[in-house]
Amino acid sequence: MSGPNSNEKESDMTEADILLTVEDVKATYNHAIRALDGVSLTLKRGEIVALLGANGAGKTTALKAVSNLLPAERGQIVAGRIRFGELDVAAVSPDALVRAGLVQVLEGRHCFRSLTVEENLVSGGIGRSAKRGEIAADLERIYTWFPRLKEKRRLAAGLTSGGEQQMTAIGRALMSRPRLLVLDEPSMGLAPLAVQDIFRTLRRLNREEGLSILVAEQNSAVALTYADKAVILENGISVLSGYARDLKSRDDIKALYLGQKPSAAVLAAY
Ligand SMILES: Nc1ncnc2c1ncn2[C@@H]1O[C@H](COP(=O)(O)OP(=O)(O)OP(=O)(O)O)[C@@H](O)[C@H]1O
Repeated sequence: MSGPNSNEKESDMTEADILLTVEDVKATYNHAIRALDGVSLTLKRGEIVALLGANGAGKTTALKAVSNLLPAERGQIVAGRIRFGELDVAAVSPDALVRAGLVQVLEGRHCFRSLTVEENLVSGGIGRSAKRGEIAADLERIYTWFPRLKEKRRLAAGLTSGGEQQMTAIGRALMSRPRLLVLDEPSMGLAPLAVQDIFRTLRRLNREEGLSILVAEQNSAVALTYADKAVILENGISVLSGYARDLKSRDDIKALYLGQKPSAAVLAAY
């Protein structure tokens, strides 16, 4: 991963390893509000990278930049570049990015509430112009990852629990067979057990199917437990990046950037 304090040498990476690069991206809303002021990250194939930071740090904006969703919100990238594989993201429409393998699950577990869980899932495969048999096979695959969704498949999504709605939103994204799954705060508003359940499944998808994941989270403890690497945003700038296990063991980083209570040792040092 690149970044101001990366602990991985750039020479360790080859072009072919890299799936996503965000290079010093700056972005505004309404040509006025500066939401990103220099965000950089690199995600290798098969990695889980967490994007961490406080409220308003720019996590959602960074993810929307990656999926080219900013123009829909009067947002603009004013400097820098984002590449997904060979593609220059700014030049590709969001639906073409989905077809190329980059799909985002937006913040707030968006489901079609009046459609059944299964109808929600099927809607995720439509853009792929898949054959009927393929859709059925993909549904079974999703049900293997999220057995609870199979039990609830005939129920309106709006009547399922928050965790099940998040699983439905993720399952719908998986129906497009992505190479990179982008998730915005999947833990938001969920009970701790549901959060663990979802992150455990995401990690299995990553390890067993090679799915690459970029996940923005305020819950840094859970994100650092399941991610390989993390990037910390502060005021729209990526101020720190490195291996999740290293960042997790740093009390000073947790206190300075991740809103955790500083220990006596950290207080003494600063
Ligand atoms: N659609 C928008 N129009 C104008 N300003 C926006 C818009 N979305 C976000 N912003 C502003 O951009 C900045 C970054 O917000 P963003 O939502 O990206 O941060 P975040 O880290 O995801 O925060 P949170 O964790 O609270 O969702 C904030 O100052 C926010 O007010």
